[in-house]
Amino acid sequence: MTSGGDLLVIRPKRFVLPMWLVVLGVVLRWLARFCWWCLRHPVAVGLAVAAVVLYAEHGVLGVVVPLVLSSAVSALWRWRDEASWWRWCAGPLLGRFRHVFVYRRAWHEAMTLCGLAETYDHRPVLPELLRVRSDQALDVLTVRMVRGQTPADFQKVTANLAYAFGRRHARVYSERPDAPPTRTGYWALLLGWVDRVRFRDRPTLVYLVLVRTDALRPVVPPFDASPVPDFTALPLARRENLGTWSLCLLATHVLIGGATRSGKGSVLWSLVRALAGGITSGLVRLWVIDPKGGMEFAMGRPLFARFAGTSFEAMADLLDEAVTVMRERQTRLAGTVRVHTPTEADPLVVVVIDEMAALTAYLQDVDLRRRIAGSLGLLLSQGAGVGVLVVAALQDPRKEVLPFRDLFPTRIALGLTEAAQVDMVLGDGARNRGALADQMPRWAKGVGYVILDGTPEPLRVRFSYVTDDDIRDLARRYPAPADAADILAQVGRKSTPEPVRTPLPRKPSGPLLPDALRNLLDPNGGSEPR
Ligand SMILES: Nc1ncnc2c1ncn2[C@@H]1O[C@H](COP(=O)(O)OP(=O)(O)OP(=O)(O)O)[C@@H](O)[C@H]1O
Repeated sequence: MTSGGDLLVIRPKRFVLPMWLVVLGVVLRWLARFCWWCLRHPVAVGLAVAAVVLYAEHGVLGVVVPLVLSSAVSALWRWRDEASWWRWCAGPLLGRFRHVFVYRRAWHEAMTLCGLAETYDHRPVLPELLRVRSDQALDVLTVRMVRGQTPADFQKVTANLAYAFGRRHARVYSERPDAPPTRTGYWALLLGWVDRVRFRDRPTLVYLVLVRTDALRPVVPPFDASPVPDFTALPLARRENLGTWSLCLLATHVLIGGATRSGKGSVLWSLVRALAGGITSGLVRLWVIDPKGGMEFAMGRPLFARFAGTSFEAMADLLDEAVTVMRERQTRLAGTVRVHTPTEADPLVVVVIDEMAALTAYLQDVDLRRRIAGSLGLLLSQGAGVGVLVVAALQDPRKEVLPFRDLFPTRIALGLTEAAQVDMVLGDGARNRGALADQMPRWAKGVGYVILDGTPEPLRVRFSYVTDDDIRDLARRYPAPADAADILAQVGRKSTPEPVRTPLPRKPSGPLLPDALRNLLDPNGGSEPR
């Protein structure tokens, strides 16, 4: 039996460090951290050292004079070339400042409250803020995700992140939002290699873009109409980073969804303006259908090769004729090219339809509606490759109203009335990825979301506003050629006939029926050879 008195208490001998050693350890640790910080921030350290040396040598003037001089140079630089000033001077400085004083301070709280902090081994694990780059309008945060997270986790809480950092708009990209620059000249090869490293695929990172200054608030003036439009990049809108968003109008149809008075007209007119040079030279023919009796487009009538604004019969005829043009081109180009290249002899035909639902859903004449639906279906499914394109605007993107929604490869969503409509226009999941087209403020006429080629993340843009005076001016300066309407004359042109297939020689084969039965069935009694 064991009693309390029998217990043996064993205590390890405590090793007590002397006080001076503890202090030395702490000092060494901070010194090592400071050296590491200096190594990582050579510019800041260099400037601080230079300031100290100048102060020691020349007193206060030694610091003030360089400061004034560098401010003057900076102002001059900004005046001469603001873009490069932001890129190389103001952007990095502002980004550094905001990294330390804005984002790092609120990071822990924001990540935890937005549900992006995880727990591992009883310790909180946070996404790591690696870098902040700023420009005139945006802050781009490079973030390393916690193991097990995906960009979709960030995209789900995009709005929460924006408001957590005191902003209204944010966007989450799984790849770098900026494309690698095009390098030319002597150093192109070397810089190309550097870019390959800078722009390499980094699946552990996510890019959070916060809109600091909403560059889309001011109305965007119309872009210059180029005499020779580049169909792969037609400038239509301003981006959040103050860049220009350009539409590629080759081999694609465009759908514009937007509630009433959201600015669909500005998208269509921006496009007409971008194409204006080609209209006059005969490179593009605009065939316009304006079911609102010509309220939107009649003012620009001289620009259009064909126009239908009052009679639905005429609109159906116009679409039928577009199908005829398409068929003729298919016959002529089959076996020659896979995608049509617009030329003056063989122009790009763009069928512009304002308020498409008037043709597909609200038209009461059922036969006419069916006829229009048939032509539209053909154009949308086969016209893109042969240069007969459809650009259509509509208010209500439901399937019942527009059954061919999925046949439009390029989609633009302006302000919409319901959250569900955003995905109907831009495709599934677009709203979750930040396309909040149903939450447009009242001032945001002509503001919309587009999906960039090759990236799933939506882009917020504002289309240029073409005023009535601009339209009149366009119509005066860029009228369509006098013979533009008779493109159908080309259909009469001799088209390549379908190649005739000569049958392969076949061995003479014997009768399938026995002779006795064949003679029985033959009305001539088998006398005539068959
Ligand atoms: N890009 C823009 N920038 C600034 N204001 C615009 C822009 N686009 C349109 N607006 C303003 O919004 C108003 C409505 O524009 P618009 O008529 O183009 O809208 P809509 O969607 O075509 O309307 P509806 O559905 O009636 O055809 C215009 O009168 C104009 O004042």
